[in-house]
Amino acid sequence: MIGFDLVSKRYEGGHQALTDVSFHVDAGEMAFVTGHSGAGKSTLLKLLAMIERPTNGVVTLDGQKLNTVRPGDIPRIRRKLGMVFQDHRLLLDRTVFANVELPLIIGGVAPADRGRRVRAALEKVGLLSYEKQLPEALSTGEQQRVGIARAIVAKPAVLIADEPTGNLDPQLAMEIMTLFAEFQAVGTAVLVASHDLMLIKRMKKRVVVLDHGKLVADVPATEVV
Ligand SMILES: Nc1ncnc2c1ncn2[C@@H]1O[C@H](COP(=O)(O)OP(=O)(O)OP(=O)(O)O)[C@@H](O)[C@H]1O
Repeated sequence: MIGFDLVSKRYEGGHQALTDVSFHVDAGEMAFVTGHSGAGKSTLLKLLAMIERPTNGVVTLDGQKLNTVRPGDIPRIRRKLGMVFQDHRLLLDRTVFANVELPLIIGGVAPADRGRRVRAALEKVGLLSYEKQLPEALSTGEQQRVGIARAIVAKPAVLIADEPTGNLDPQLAMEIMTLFAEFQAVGTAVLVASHDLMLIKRMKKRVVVLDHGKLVADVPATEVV
């Protein structure tokens, strides 16, 4: 579902962010990407989201090689991908409902179907009763859950998250990671960048480790202790 084959990324100005990174994540599999600050975690996710392009190598999303995607096709392919960020990036002047509805509007889903799907997404993250609230009325953890509902409302094949628990206390962070694992259980491929090793160990999922842009370890879930 997600493929990196000998992927390298050099930013303009000469900084080498990734070097010959190869790994694959299957449908229904969840993996963490970890490593020190500047190791290349965000860059890896940006290549998958087509926010950046690789310098070398091939990135694949649901069987599609992203290198050859024409700019006009990017929105259609991005719909296969749900994205969650550390700073939830919600629209503060819109209700929780309207924030979660946005990907469905962009995706051309008929108005008659949108309400049911938004409520199903809010129910999955435990926020059904918050639909009429503005994001500011919610706690940080609840705002992050709205961000997750928005990411999964269009039923993406792949869910990616960049430091989704960076602003949360350990208990809330664990709840958010457990939520990601639930999407994995229903067949979504989930890739989460995090530097929180304690949390990663508790989750017992596959761990891909980057060090100065190189993949230095790929630990299967069964070997995470
Ligand atoms: N747009 C950019 N232009 C130039 N260099 C960049 C750019 N974005 C990232 N870099 C560099 O690429 C390297 C990898 O950065 P990246 O953000 O992918 O790391 P990271 O592991 O996500 O770090 P952090 O945990 O601090 O977010 C860093 O040295 C960074 O300075």
